[in-house]
This record gives sequence, C-alpha cells and structure tokens, in this order.
Amino acid sequence: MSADRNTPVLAAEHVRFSYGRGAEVLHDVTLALAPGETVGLVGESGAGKTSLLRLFLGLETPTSGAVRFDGHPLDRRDARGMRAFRRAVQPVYQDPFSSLDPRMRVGDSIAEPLRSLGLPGDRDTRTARVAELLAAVDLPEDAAERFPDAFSGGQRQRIAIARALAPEPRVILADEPVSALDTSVRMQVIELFQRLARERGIGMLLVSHDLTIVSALCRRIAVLEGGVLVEEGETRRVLTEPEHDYTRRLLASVPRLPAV
Ligand SMILES: Nc1ncnc2c1ncn2[C@@H]1O[C@H](COP(=O)(O)OP(=O)(O)OP(=O)(O)O)[C@@H](O)[C@H]1O
Repeated sequence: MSADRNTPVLAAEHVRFSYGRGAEVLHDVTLALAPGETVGLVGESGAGKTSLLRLFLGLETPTSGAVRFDGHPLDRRDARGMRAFRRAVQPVYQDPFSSLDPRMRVGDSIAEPLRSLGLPGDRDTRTARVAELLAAVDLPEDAAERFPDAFSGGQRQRIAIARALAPEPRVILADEPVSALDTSVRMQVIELFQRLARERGIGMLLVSHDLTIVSALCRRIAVLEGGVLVEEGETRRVLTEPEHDYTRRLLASVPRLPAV
C-alpha cells in the first residue's frame, strides 16, 4: 500500500458514529492527518474525542462516512492492508498502570508488537531493538529484565511509548497520555513526544482536554463540541484568534496558557 507525500496518513471523511443503537456521538466529522503532522483534538468531557480516536485506530466502524489509511478505506477483510495499518498506527493510552501486563518483563512487553505483527527478527535482533527503544525513551538497558511494578508512572508511560515505537509507526494516537501522571513528570513525557515528532518525523493525534499540553505538542488543533468538529486550524491561530464561541469558552476556562 503506497501513497504520495500529500495523501493524509489518516483521514476521517464525513464520519457519523453511534455505539450500537445509542444516540449518535459523532456528527459528520472530517479530519485529516498529513504525514508527520501533529494534531491536537480538544473538547470537553463527552465531546467524542476518544470515540474519534477509536475510529482512527480501527477499533470502531463508522455508521456512515469513512476512515482512510493512506487514502484507502479501512477494510477488515483486507488482511495485508490491515497489517500495514496496525504497524503504522500505534496507540498510547492514558493509564500506563493498566496498559502494561504486570506479569510480562518490560523487554517482552516492548517486543510484543514485533511478534504480534509478525515482523521478522531473531532473539538477538529483538534484544538489540529493545535496548535501542529503551534508550530512545531515556530508560536504562537493564529495565528490560524487570517487571512494570518496579517503575514509576512516568517511567511506565515511557515503556508504553517504547512499545508503541517498536514497529516504527508513522503515527501515534495518544489518548490523554500524561493526564494520569504527576505534574512533575508530565513535562518530561511531553518533551519526549516532542523529540519523537521532531527526530523521527512521527505524526501524532493527541487527545486532550488540556490546551496547554496540546499547544506544546501540536501544530494544529481540532475542536470537538458535542460530536461536531466546530473549529480546526493552526495552533497559534486557534489559541489567539478563535473563530468559534465554543473554542473561546474552552480557552477562557484555561487559567493560563504559555506563550505559543
Ligand atoms: N462504550 C460506549 N458505549 C456507549 N456510549 C459510549 C461509549 N463510550 C463513550 N460513549 C458515549 O459517547 C459520547 C462521547 O464519549 P467519548 O468518550 O468519546 O468523549 P470524550 O470527549 O473522549 O470524553 P472524555 O474527555 O470524558 O474522555 C459520550 O456521550 C459517551 O457517554
């Protein structure tokens, strides 16, 4: 599956979505992520941020409209296409305590996506790759032999990020990736994301209700209100000259934003 540089890696096109027979939670949402682009998805609780992320991860299917990967609609029957998609698009979740298997050594957790995606490599290659990934997230090599309970929340989130990086993804979809962490380590994890985006050119869709975090990490912001994408644009513009009332209210509820 190939695509030219201008084709979005991921795109939602006129997506409508409801859980089962429930009320519609996303109403005609269109949003695209270009290669290497960082986009923040903001909105109040219940706005539909996580639901949209789940659609982008292929965990839910739109009621109508389409989610496209490299220009092609996601199609579960296309095993080869789905493998390429699962490799290229990796999630990072909010809670590093529940997203890591407590019975698995950290090195095995990090290597697990390589195995489950059927990526080639013998034991030594994987061990070397795990060491390299641990270094990329500033953890010592011997972390591989330990279990998650030996690590703090911030360190566990680094492990979860190392695991997401293992299959060399093109996009990371992160749902409130620092909100479960102590304030003191949040900035360090944000800086790690910044570095990964800069040095590895990894695109990111970051779900957060925290505009400060989004403004630190994302070039563009998309604002969801009640399942409707009400505003989208370059971060600085959205923060300084919001066009929609809802965005203005959201900004007014943030005590203080750093200079962007
Ligand atoms: N599994 C589910 N089954 C049924 N309804 C759901 C489910 N998950 C979410 N919803 C509903 O979908 C709507 C959007 O929820 P969603 O979690 O996507 O919002 P959110 O913006 O991510 O909120 P938060 O910031 O609180 O996580 C809400 O009305 C929610 O109650």
